[in-house]
Formats: sequence, C-alpha cells, structure tokens
Amino acid sequence: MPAVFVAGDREVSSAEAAHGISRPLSARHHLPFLAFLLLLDGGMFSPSSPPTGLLEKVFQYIDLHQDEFVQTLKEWVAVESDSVQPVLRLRRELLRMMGLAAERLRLLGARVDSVDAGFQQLPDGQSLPIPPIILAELGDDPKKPTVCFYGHLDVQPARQEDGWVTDPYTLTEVDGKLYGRGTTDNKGPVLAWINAVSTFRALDEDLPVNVKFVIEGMEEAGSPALEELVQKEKAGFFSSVDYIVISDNLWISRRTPALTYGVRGNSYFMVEVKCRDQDFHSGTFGGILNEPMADLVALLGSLVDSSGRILIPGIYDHVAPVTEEEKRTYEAINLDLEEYRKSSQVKKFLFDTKEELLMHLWRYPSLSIHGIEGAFHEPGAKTVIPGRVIGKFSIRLVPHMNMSVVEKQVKQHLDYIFSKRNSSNQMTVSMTLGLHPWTANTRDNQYLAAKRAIKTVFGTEPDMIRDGSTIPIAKIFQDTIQKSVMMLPLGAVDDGEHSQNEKINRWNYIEGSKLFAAFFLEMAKLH
Ligand SMILES: Cn1cncc1C[C@H](NC(=O)CCN)C(=O)O
Ligand SMILES: [Zn+2]
Ligand SMILES: [Zn+2]
Repeated sequence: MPAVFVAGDREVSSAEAAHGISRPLSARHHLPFLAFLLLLDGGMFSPSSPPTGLLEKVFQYIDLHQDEFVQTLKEWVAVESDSVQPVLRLRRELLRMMGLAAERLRLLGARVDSVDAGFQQLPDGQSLPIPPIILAELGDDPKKPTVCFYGHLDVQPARQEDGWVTDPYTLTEVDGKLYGRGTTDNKGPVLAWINAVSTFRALDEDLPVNVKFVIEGMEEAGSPALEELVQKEKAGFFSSVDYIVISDNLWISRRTPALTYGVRGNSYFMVEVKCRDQDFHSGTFGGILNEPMADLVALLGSLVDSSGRILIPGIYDHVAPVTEEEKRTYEAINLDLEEYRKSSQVKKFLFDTKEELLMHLWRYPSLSIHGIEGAFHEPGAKTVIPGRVIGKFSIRLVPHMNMSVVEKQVKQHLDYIFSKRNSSNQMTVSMTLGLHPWTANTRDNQYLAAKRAIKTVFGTEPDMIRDGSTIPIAKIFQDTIQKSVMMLPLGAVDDGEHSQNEKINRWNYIEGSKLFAAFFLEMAKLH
C-alpha cells in the first residue's frame, strides 16, 4: 500500500519538538531522577518485578547510543539484499547480509544457526541459492517466557533513477528521516529488536525474557523454504516458543503507534485464453476469429462491479458478519479520511465514512485485476491479435472464507461466463497462490504487554488496527506452533515501503528500540 494514510488531527507541529524527532534526548524522561537511578545497583531488584529504574536506565542507554544504532542500520542498508530480481550477484549480497546479521547476533551472545535453505527453481530452468534462514536464541531460563521475533533482511529492488532523491543503498538522514531501501521494511525493525536486546547486555542486566530470532532473506520473493523449516523445527527450535512477534507492517498514522491484530489473505488467479501460440495480423484474421483478448476482457469484466462488489456467486457467503462491538473498534481509530484521500491523489473513494473504508480494507474481501500477459501493452498502434493471453487477478481473503471454496466459485463463475460466449478458444483457470488471512486474540498476554509498553514509551494508547495486505507467515506460525502471534509495527504510515524514498524516522527507530525493551519487561511481569 502506498504511504498515504494520515491521522491528521494529531499532527501538531510542536509535537516534533516535544518528541525531539531529530535528537530525541528525551524531554520526557526526568534527568535528575535518572542520575539518581544510575547510582543504584540493578541487581538489588528481583528479576520477577523489574524496577521502573531499570527501564529508565535502558531508555537512557538507547538515547545515548542512538548514533551507533543508526550507524549499524546504515551498514545494513548498504547491502543491496534484493531478493526479487533473481540474479546471482544479488543472491551473493543476500548471503552477505545474512552473514552480517548472524555475526551481529553472535556478538550479542546468541546461539546462531544459519540453516541451509536449498535452491530456488526459476521458471527458465535456472536455479539460484536461497539465503540461509537464521534461527538464533539467547537465554533459556525456564522461569521466563520465550518471545520469538520474526523479521526479514531482503528488500524490494530500488534504483536511484526510479525517482529516489538519495542513493537507496546509502542511508541518508534529512530532518530526522533516515532514507534508504529497507530502513522500514524490514531492516530497521529487526535492528530495533537487536538494539533492545543489546541494551540489556551492555548494561549487564539480566534479559527479562528468553529471546529467539527467525530471520530470513526471501520474504519479498514469497518466503520459499520458510514454511517447511517452521514445520521441521516445530518440535525443535519452536517447541519452547511462547509468543511470536512480527514487526513488518506500518502504523495507520504518522505519530500514533499501532498494534495489528489481523491481515487479509490472498488467492491469486491466472485465467488463460488461447487460440494458438502465435499472434495474428488483424487485417488477415480480423473478423473470422473468436479473439482471445475479447474473451478475456469479458471474463475479467465479469468479476467485480463499479461499486467494488465482487460478482462471483457465493463469494460473500462465509465472510464473518460485522458485530456492533467490532464496529466500535473502527470508530475508535483516528483517521482523517479527507487527508488520506488527498495524499493518495484519489478523487473519490468508494466509501464516504472512515468505518466503511476501514472495513473494506481490512475485513471484507476485495478483487483486484493486476494485468494481462501477452497483451499488446506498449505504446504505438500495432494491429495485432494476440493469440494467447493470461489475465491475472487476486482476491484478498478474510475470516472465515474458505480458500478451496473460493477457488471452486471462481472457476465455476468463469466457466459459466466463458460458456455463454460460445467461444472456440481454450480457457484454463488456475489458482497459483493461496495465502490465508490471520487474526489474533487481542486479549492475549502479549497484546496487554505491548499496550503497556506503548503507553510507557509513547504516552498513548495504540490504534488497534488490521492490515489489508498479506503477511502469510503469521497464519503459518499460528497454525504450526499454535502460539500467539502479534504484529507490533514501528514504522509510520508515510514510510513508503516498496516505494521510492523509503524511510524510517529516527524517532520511530529509536523509540521503537525502547518499545521492544519495555515490551520485554512487561512480558516478564505478566508471566
Ligand atoms: C506476494 N504476495 C502475493 N499475494 C500477497 C502477497 C504478499 C504481499 N505482502 C506485502 O505486501 C507485505 C506488506 N507488509 C501482499 O500483500 O501483496
Ligand atoms: Zn516486509
Ligand atoms: Zn516488503
């Protein structure tokens, strides 16, 4: 999603100063009190009820060492760990990236396993190495909860010519914004978690929780190999995991932190219409053929109406009904619809209220038409009849839709529309991707701990949000390990993930590191 959600009414210009966005040497943490606490020996407190003093010490350490944390992010951003373009040079960069991360974790004192993930088979018959998946752990105290963090260090492609103001692989700070590919998605959040852990180590303080890491390098390419590893390590690495935290999405606001309790799934379809494998000249064949493109356009045109409603019979049958209680959760979200609309450069959305808009992004399915392979899409006026075309569309899935039912409904619908055309062409429909939606129980302990940590660090309640896009590993973790999964995003809505000029605010990165540290302490208290 482009970076355009804006919770406008909380945008106070003085907020930047109050939060110290460029150098947050915390106006909020009282320095005399801090000095006093620094005189205390952390060891005098029992680890089961960590003193508030420890937190202050941790926060001060993070503030004082923030330039080092930014420096490490700079070193990580400098690695062009693009997993999307399947070329050997970039795979080598990915291997180097995973190596840097493994080394960083070993320096922390973690036990690090770089698990070989085999090869990726490409459609052209070529194969490329998949970077190893890092499984790391720090601490195995049976009295403490074990929190496992999932993150990825691969990035989307980026070239300065595409409209970057700065070199995408040279982290550049402008007005408290750290620009660079991967700063917010997902190197910054991975490092924030590491910063939080390293702060306890540097202060010679006992870690409040046992920490595990799952860090991969192929998320942007659909995480091949990850599901298999999770299944394989279910009774191994994951057997001691109590909670899973993912920090791979964004707030819905520029200033208000969020907790995410759901993402949509996705089922991706290809519909091929074929007359023959070669194109035709429309002067010599036009008028005597069923044209594949005409069939395909009719098929694609039958999927969704102009109000956004999906026209596939039965598709809404299993969608969870909206409850009054649920409606109130959307009302509670602070979102300036008008500002969102303007910053998206859209004349009018399909829905006029914040609640309707959020529900259609988060809890109703949507159908998008992505493209047509084989179509003549270049500029100019070629008089071709494409011989074979493939339409691509996908349906974002929500609870409690059933993926295989959806697949049947789509195929049946397309069969029906196609049969009505009486075309002599061949139509083939396939579902090429099936990613399940995920929702969490927000009454889980870790949501409570995260809310308290957010209150401590940001002085506010989080927006409780869902996300319209898909993070397939969430549902896989939940089903395989059968433990609570939580999404705790750090980045702001305008960070521009996948886009030009991706950034993370220094404030989000540093306060985010504090947030993870505070979260560890809250988790320990709840356990
Ligand atoms: C690859 N793919 C195909 N269908 C869904 C996806 C995942 C993709 N995921 C994201 O963008 C993560 C956002 N934080 C998406 O939702 O489109
Ligand atoms: Zn990501
Ligand atoms: Zn991404």
